[in-house]
Amino acid sequence: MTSVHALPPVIAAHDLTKTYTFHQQRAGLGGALKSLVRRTYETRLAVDRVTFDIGRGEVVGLLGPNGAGKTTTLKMLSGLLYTTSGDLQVLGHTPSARKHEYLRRIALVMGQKTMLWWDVPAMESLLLHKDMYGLSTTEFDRNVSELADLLEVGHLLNVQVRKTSLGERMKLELMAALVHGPEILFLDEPTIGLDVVAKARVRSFLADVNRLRGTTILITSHDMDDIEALCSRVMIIDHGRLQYDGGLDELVRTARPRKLVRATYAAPVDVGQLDGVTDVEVSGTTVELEADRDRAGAVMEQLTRLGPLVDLDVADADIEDIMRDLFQRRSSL
Ligand SMILES: Nc1ncnc2c1ncn2[C@@H]1O[C@H](COP(=O)(O)OP(=O)(O)OP(=O)(O)O)[C@@H](O)[C@H]1O
Repeated sequence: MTSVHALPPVIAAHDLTKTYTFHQQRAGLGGALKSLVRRTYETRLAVDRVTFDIGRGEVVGLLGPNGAGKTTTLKMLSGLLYTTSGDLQVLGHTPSARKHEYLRRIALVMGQKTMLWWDVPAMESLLLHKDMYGLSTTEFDRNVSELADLLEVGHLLNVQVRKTSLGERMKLELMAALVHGPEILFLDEPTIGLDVVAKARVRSFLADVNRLRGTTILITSHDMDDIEALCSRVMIIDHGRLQYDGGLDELVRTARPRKLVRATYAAPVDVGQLDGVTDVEVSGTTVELEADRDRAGAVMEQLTRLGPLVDLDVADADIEDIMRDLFQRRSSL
């Protein structure tokens, strides 16, 4: 489950656990009054003995269904929450100590929360970050100019934040998060609610940040296109437990060892003789089927012999479908 790194990991979590204890409010006025007299507490195990290492410069996707424990994990890693038990070291620090030297080296962006002041231009928030992180004017100017170019937001820096669109604001959020040059970036749903163009822009920006600055990125997203575009490694968490930690390709191969093949012919063909295939569906002149990865070549050969081909397409199973199957299977266990 753990990956091998030449250098010591920048994030090392061992048996990381978080239990929330919270007051259970009863319904209605009577319930509220009773709650005042006798409080009932509940506990919820949100993250359950999770162990992983992340190496410098990796981009790792943290995936899982709603309520799996992803945000809780990111909050512990960024020092917003205490851990209940387990060992956690990020850049050699215990995050919950919230030491300035630690906070200066990381950043957390939550797609649903803003760290920018609404009523003033983003530049004011950036200047606050300059002071907070003790950046020199040269360093600040260089970072602002580099980030503004990559994100194409130079023209927005002096516009009141409340007057920017959601996509523009997310770019400004990323800029504010990165202006102090953090070594690790924690991202919680950074593309939520954005249109396809803005999503693509954010993804390519993050890929650039990783490539140019060597920033380590841990990202949660329900949008599998984000994950496919950015992460070669994914960790799947469900009911607080780490269920998978490995390559995205490997996950696809293991979860769906078959290739999807679609052939379109000039005229209807007879598929009765096809060998080594499953789930054959014929619709007019189009044939769709699944074939084992290692037999895909032989299947294609057979398909070319069935009749004059107009189009032939071979694809891996959609990662979105794989996740849906994985999560549905688990929740029905
Ligand atoms: N402050 C809290 N108090 C009590 N329980 C909480 C608190 N925050 C989260 N939880 C619970 O902990 C579990 C994990 O929540 P978490 O927000 O980490 O999940 P998630 O994987 O990020 O989900 P989503 O994809 O919906 O954002 C859930 O059962 C949630 O209800």
